[in-house]
Amino acid sequence: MSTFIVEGGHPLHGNITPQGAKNEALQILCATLLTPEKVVVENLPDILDINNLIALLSDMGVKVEKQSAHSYSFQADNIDIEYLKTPEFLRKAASLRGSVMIVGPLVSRFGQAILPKPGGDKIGRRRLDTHFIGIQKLGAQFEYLTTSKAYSITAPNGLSGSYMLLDEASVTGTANIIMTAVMAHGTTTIYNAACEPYIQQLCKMLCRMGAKISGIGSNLLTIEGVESLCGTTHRILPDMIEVGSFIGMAAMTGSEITLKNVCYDELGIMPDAFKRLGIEIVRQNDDIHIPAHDGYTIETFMDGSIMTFADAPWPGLSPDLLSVFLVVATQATGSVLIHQKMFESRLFFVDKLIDMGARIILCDPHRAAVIGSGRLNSLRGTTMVSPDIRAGIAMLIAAMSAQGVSQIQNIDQIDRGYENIDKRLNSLGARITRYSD
Ligand SMILES: CC(=O)N[C@H]1[C@@H](OP(=O)(O)OP(=O)(O)OC[C@H]2O[C@@H](n3ccc(=O)[nH]c3=O)[C@H](O)[C@@H]2O)O[C@H](CO)[C@@H](O)[C@@H]1O
Ligand SMILES: C=C(OP(=O)(O)O)C(=O)O
Repeated sequence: MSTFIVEGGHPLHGNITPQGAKNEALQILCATLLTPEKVVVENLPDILDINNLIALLSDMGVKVEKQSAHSYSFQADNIDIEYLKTPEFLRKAASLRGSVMIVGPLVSRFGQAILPKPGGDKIGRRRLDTHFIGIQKLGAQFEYLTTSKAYSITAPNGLSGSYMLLDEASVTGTANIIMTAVMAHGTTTIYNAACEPYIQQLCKMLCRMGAKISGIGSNLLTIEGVESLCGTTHRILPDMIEVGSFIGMAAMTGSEITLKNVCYDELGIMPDAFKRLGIEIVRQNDDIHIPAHDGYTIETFMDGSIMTFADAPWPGLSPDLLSVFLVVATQATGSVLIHQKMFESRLFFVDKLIDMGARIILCDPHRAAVIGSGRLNSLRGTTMVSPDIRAGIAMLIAAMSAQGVSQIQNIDQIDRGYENIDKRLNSLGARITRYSD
């Protein structure tokens, strides 16, 4: 278990460029399985989850070539379907959540797939009903294999387009169903589809490969099945969750930094949410400048009632940023209710912030009230264990702003989603030391 030792109280200065988006990259990598032709993917983040998925694709027979630090080509012209039945595949696929999205492309192209229970953050129940029901509607059959504890998915009669109203706007579920439908016979209509920029990016890439998808950006997608798809080049967007993490980090540590090339127009309501926390965000073309903050004051709602930040499917606020909003609010003036509606085990890390001196009431597993009294109530360093990616980054932000030294254990959970975070922040003035076992 690797550890960060963080000396708090050192503000950051300078420019930082966000990495490519983890959650877009997971979809795009799976989509490379849809064609035997070469697909080039640029701006891939160099993080554990992505490297593990690339290794998995390579083990499956995809020819992977690294073209530069963040660009790879993939050619899935000789997939070893038998490998999917091996314990090694099941173990590797189970280690990351993104692997669930290889099902759609494999069923679409080869009429069969195997799916172990996927990994990812342990942040509460993460059901797959939306994936299964949608893919079944297109004609696939699911069988649970008790010996390998995995699902076997087959499409003995091929796949046919269908109308479906998703029971929830699942992000990976929508991506999986789209990838299953692109080469099905006839028309598929997906209502209540997730429509965040990463799904839009997937659809745009598939259209460049020859797919026929309309309604991109809305929650009603229409897909006309085509015979086959061809190769393309795709560039991953900047990671909006990393952008948000850096905005929060800058404000809380009193730093002056500029985030370069953020694709501002794709950030949705996130910048406005930070503004409601009292953080000044200066847009400079496609960069975001955060001036040094002596303090920041949380707005109330217009009727004077206490601000609430709640997650919602896009274009609502991403659940992946609520841990960051929560930690940043501990050093604000004013109060806010953080309401994590989607996941039920994502707020338990607040115990550690309370140990550090934060004034937070965990009302129930989904809601935490943060009572900020500005920097009067500054945090003290402590020892903590990162339970998931976003709690991990929130703990790192807390440690960087705290008085004294903190230790964060299990930082693999941060490395899963943030590229070289210690080196990149140290180059701006942070004091983070990594100890690997
Ligand atoms: C690899 C990847 O891309 N992971 C992201 C993806 O996970 P993932 O695609 O697994 O998450 P889903 O969108 O399926 O759902 C996440 C959770 O929210 C609940 N839910 C979802 C939609 C809805 O309308 N109502 C509702 O309550 C689900 O029951 C589930 O518990 O989307 C999540 C929601 O943005 C993000 O936190 C994850 O970082
Ligand atoms: C929950 C997340 O990731 P995953 O779905 O891969 O666990 C996340 O990115 O915050």
